[in-house]
Amino acid sequence: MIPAAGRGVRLGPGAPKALRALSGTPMLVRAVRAMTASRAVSLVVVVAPPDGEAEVRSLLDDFPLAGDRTEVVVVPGGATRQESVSLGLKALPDDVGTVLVHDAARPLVPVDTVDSVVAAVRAGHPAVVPALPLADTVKQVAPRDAADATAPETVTGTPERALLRAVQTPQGFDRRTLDAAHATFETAAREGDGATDDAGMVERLGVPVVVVPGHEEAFKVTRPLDLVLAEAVIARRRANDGF
Ligand SMILES: Nc1ccn([C@@H]2O[C@H](COP(=O)(O)OP(=O)(O)OP(=O)(O)O)[C@@H](O)[C@H]2O)c(=O)n1
Ligand SMILES: C[C@](O)(CO)[C@H](O)COP(=O)(O)O
Repeated sequence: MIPAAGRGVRLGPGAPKALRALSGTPMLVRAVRAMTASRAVSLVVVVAPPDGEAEVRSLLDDFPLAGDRTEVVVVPGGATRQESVSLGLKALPDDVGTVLVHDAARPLVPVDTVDSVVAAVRAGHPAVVPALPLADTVKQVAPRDAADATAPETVTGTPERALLRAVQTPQGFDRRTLDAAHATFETAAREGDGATDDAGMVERLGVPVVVVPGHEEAFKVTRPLDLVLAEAVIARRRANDGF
């Protein structure tokens, strides 16, 4: 499943992020191709911006996606990522047993990363995330005082970096586990206590989540500089192997 219903506020003004082009090809199309590059993927559910379903369908018709073996369906998304994924889950046929949830905003994930997530789920892990060690030291800060939003934040701690991971997508799940997590935390999301990733909800259920190595090229296009990096990765791939 590819949640693609976000606006891309941090990227700045323009079309919804997933519909913006990288070297002439929309990010969403690149994300769909990245997933269908895996032989494990036989169905892609794209979760479109609620007001952009028709535009997404026509975009996916305009660009070649995958061979005959992969079906692509489009459903409308919601106000948060969690809500969009919940809506996508409801569109899955009953016989789907393994689900990968992949951000449209990570259009350059290599197929080896997708396949290693799939392999770990198939090995019996109900929830799998690709992740990388951190380059920066991370500080925890106290919540800002609403009365003085300009005051410097106060550091309350320094988590041990060697035990931290930056988590990417696709995240892979046993379908029943992911369904249960979304069903359990639907209300929490409506009340503003939603999760920023799907594995976070599975953790709250008390189900173990395991990590497989992520990849630098699976970064999330979030801010304007990420567009520069993505274009550079695409250029390097073209130069290296005509991708
Ligand atoms: N209501 C939402 C919000 C986000 N997403 C998707 O979740 C992924 C990761 O989210 P993020 O990078 O935060 O995208 P945006 O929400 O678009 O970014 P921003 O917060 O800058 O607006 C993206 O593929 C985005 O389209 C979604 O399907 N539905
Ligand atoms: C799912 C995710 O990409 C894992 O790193 C991330 O949590 C999405 O967060 P965002 O707030 O939607 O950028």
